[in-house]
Amino acid sequence: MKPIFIDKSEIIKRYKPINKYTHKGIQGHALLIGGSYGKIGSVCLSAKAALKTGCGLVTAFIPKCGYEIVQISVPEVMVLTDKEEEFISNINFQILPQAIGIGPGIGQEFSTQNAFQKFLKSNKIPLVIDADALNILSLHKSWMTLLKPKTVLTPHPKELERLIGKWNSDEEKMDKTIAFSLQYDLIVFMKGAPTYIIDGHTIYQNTTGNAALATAGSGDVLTGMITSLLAQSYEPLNAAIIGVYLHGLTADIALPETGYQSFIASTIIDTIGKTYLSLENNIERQELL
Ligand SMILES: NC(=O)C1=CN([C@@H]2O[C@H](COP(=O)(O)OP(=O)(O)OC[C@H]3O[C@@H](n4cnc5c(N)ncnc54)[C@H](O)[C@@H]3O)[C@@H](O)[C@H]2O)[C@@H](O)CC1
Ligand SMILES: Nc1ncnc2c1ncn2[C@@H]1O[C@H](COP(=O)(O)OP(=O)(O)O)[C@@H](O)[C@H]1O
Ligand SMILES: [Mg+2]
Repeated sequence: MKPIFIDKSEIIKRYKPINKYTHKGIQGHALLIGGSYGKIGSVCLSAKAALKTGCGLVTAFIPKCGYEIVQISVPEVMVLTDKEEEFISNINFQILPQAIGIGPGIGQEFSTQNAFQKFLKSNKIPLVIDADALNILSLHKSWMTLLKPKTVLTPHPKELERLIGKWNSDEEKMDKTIAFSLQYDLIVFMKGAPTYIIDGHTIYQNTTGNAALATAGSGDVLTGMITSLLAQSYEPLNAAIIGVYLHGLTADIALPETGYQSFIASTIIDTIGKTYLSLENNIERQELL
């Protein structure tokens, strides 16, 4: 099956410019759930990336030990804490976000696994699942049936292997991912160079990004970006497609200034602004033609 290339024209078709009269209350509220002792940085990255991708409000749900870390490193983000110090044990919140991203740095403590299952049983909000939340699903494959249709899963190759089993060729990897997406009606990433997005039988291939993205936390940033777009009321497939394209484009734009080596996950976040501007310039130029 031939992939659809995620390029400028695909993005322009899907992108919604900001309404002049919007306000933070209708610009989308994203909730990022994750972090554990030593991995609070992953939530700082996801939450900051969500804000910089344009949603109006961001809340982070983290274990207690991360409270000051998140409040100080990203003051724009609101913070809710679990009753446990070092890991999440009960996902309980009174807010009404439009999208949730779960998994970065969350770990695989037994009580975190239980909290995740309880959360999946009651959650009705559009969801992005990443990192250790994917690994927990791999440990409990029967929980896959708790996922709502079009939930977005963002595994890297090792996480994908834990979810669908080993493959012997790229073709088999693709076939198994398509079968998995169809079985549970999910949007499944195959992160890498390039990243593919699988939505049933339809394959999308990203055209942006480079090896600068091979750095700690770059996936955590991607999760925040997709969750932000979901919160801004993009359909899950469009949030996935625009998110992966913008994420890759930050690396293409920043590379001449940073080189491959000094590009880090925070550089992605710092470059989101220029990336949006380049997209808007393209739209304006097209409108003039
Ligand atoms: N600052 C932070 O707090 C950070 C926290 N992180 C969190 O740390 C936890 C563990 O994540 P990891 O992804 O490191 O652990 P995993 O054990 O899931 O993945 C690491 C393994 O996957 C392989 N792998 C990764 N990308 C690959 C690729 N493109 N091709 C082939 N093999 C690949 C690696 O070689 C390694 O063997 C997650 O919860 C994650 O969110 C990381 O994102 C790093 C930054
Ligand atoms: N060589 C590469 N070329 C393009 N993109 C890459 C490359 N290496 C990694 N990436 C991208 O970087 C991200 C890494 O995600 P992930 O492995 O989850 O990182 P982390 O868990 O550390 O945040 C993915 O979006 C992946 O596609
Ligand atoms: Mg990751």
